[in-house]
Parts: sequence; structure tokens; C-alpha cells
Amino acid sequence: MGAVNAAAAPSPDPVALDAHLVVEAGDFSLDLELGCAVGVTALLGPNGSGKTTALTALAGLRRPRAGHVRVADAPEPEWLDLDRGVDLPADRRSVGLVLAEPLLFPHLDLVENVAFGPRSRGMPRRAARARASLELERVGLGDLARRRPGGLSSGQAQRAALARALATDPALLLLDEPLSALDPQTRSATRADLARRLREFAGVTLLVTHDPVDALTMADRLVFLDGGRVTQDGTPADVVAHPRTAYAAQVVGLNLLAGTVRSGPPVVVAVDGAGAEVVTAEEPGGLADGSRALATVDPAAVSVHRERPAGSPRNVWPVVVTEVTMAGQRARVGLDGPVPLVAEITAGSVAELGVVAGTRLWASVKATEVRVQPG
Ligand SMILES: Nc1ncnc2c1ncn2[C@@H]1O[C@H](COP(=O)(O)OP(=O)(O)OP(=O)(O)O)[C@@H](O)[C@H]1O
Repeated sequence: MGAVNAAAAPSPDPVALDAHLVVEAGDFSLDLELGCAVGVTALLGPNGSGKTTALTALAGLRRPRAGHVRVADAPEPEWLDLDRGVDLPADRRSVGLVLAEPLLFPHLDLVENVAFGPRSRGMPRRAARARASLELERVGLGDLARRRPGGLSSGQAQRAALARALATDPALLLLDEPLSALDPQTRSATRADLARRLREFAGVTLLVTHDPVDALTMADRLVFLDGGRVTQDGTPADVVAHPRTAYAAQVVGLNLLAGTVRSGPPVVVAVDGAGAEVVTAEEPGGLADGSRALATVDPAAVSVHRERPAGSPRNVWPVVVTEVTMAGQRARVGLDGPVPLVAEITAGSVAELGVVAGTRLWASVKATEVRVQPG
């Protein structure tokens, strides 16, 4: 049996991006080691923690003081090795870059915008346009190929920016807060399209974001930075189980419930495997009956009670406390019930309700506190 198990054990994913970046910028210093497999790694951290500095150093737009960058699948895999005098210029690094603002050429239509990269790398005009059309199809913009950027919505422009970044077959895709300039409705629809496209991309993606939903829905791995140093590196499940910093706890602390929509009013998400439903006061556009959705609830919006609460809350479930973690005057309380939840309550409530592992309580969430987006 042992031999069978050993044979079946998955081998670790090969490292496709191997980097060590030592960057100094004024008083700030970044010292970051990264080993990423193919897939999406989210880079998270508070303002000024060094996320953008890391991306610009990888792209060759900023020179580290020391370090190395190797990207296994790039045509020229050695991008940086300062000990050996290697520092490949930005235009020879196989990088796609998407920023918060799409920065498309206003006088060119979408096909020409997206064909620009392949053309400038020597691809013949007709082939570059065919490639651009394919990339636009892949992000759902096939019908808008002849439009100029001025005629696009913000979400369409950002999808066009992704198509442009991928049209050169980069080995490394860098996304710096790609959804942060979008309004909430556009943001969730664009996120779903982006996530779908990234799952098909065969290279390494580094996604800088402040948004927990971006990180939890798109990334296979989370790397947390603070003050230019890695504070935690793991899968979303690892970080949820053992967040090492208050920032990480806050990021992964969001209750995220995947399920299927039943159109309303009120709109309901039937949570996968739970036999429970979550009612939302939102009327999310584009979520047809039976479509996949993600409902999110801030732990601070989960109330706990000794008795079944009377009155207005639409979402009320009997729960059992699984664990209590104190952080200053607040406590995070794990709850097992028809839907798994984390509640964040005051230390005073913990004492008042006698909350310890095994306590039976009622949890309630107002329908106005449930956000829903395409899943
Ligand atoms: N050219 C520079 N000269 C001096 N300081 C700089 C320079 N570039 C960046 N910094 C500093 O480096 C630190 C990291 O900045 P960086 O933009 O990488 O952070 P970030 O994590 O991307 O932040 P945000 O989330 O706000 O975008 C900041 O303190 C910033 O002020």
C-alpha cells in the first residue's frame, strides 16, 4: 500500500518564476524571494508595502540593487543576475502588464490596439490582426473589435487591456490592481471574465490587489508583504486556517459562500452542499435564475444571539461555535451550521453570551449585508 501511495503522491508544481529582488527606494527597501508555479499568485499588503515596486522590478522598469529573476518558459529565461552582469531590458522580458488604467491608444480600434504588441515583435500584419481578434474573442469583446477605446465602458476597456497583454504570449503576466478603477457592479462582472481568462493562461500571473474577493476568487496562492518583506505565503486555505498578521486575517476573513442564484425578489443564493439559502437585498444585474454566484458577508455583519432573534433579519441559522480567537477587543468566532460562517464580535459580547467552543447560538445576517456577484 505504501508503494501505491508513494506513486500516487502529487509532485510539487515546477517553479516557473524564480526571483530574488533587493530594491532600495529612498528610505524603503524591498527584499522579496518568490518561487511561483504556473497559475495565479496574489501579492497583497497594506499601502506602501512594496507590491508595485516588486512588479516594476520584475518587468525591468526598475533596477534592483541585487538579486536574480529567472522565468523558465520565456524565450530568454535569464532576466536578471546582477552577480553575473545580466539585466535584460524591459522589451526583451516576456512580460504582459495590466494597470488600473487600461492606457489603450485612443486613435486605434481594438484590433489595432491588441495587434500592436505582436506587430512590434515582428509578426506580419495579417497574422497579428488574426491573433488580436482571437484574444478579443477570448475576453468576450469579439463584437467590439472595430471600436475605438473612447466607445468602451470601463470594464470593456480593462478586458481589452488584458487581451493586449496576452497577445504577445508573455511568460509572466503582471496585473497591478486591474479592477480597482471600476465601479462595484462592473468590477464583479469583469472579475468573473478575468478569472475565466486567467484559468486558461499557461504562464505565471502575479496579481496585486487590495480586494479580498479578488484574491480569494482568482488566486491559487497568496503572498503577503509588509514593509518590503514577506509576512506570509500560502494557499488561500492555509491562510484562512492560520493568518499570521491582522492584515491577512482581515483579507481572508470575509465569509465567501458559493452557490446558485434563484432570481427574486428577493434574490436568493442556494449555498452549495449546505441545503441553506442566503437572502440578499441586492438586485444584481446579469444574474439569471440558476447562474453561479458568490455571496460575501463581512464577519462584522454576522450577529450572534442566545435565542432565535425575532423581527427583521432574513438570514437566521442555528449554529455551534467551533473556535474563538481574540484580537484586542474583538473576537473572531468560527460557527458551524447550515452555512459555515465567521462572526466578528466584541470581547464584551463573548463574555456576555458565554461564547466558547461548543456553545449553541443563533447567527443572523441582514439581507442588506449580503453582497452577491457572478461566481
Ligand atoms: N522612487 C522612489 N523614491 C523613494 N521612495 C519610493 C520610490 N518608489 C517607491 N517608494 C516608496 O516605496 C514604498 C513602497 O511603494 P510601492 O508603491 O511599491 O507600495 P505598494 O505596496 O504598491 O503600495 P500601494 O498599495 O499604495 O500601491 C513606499 O513607501 C513608497 O513611498
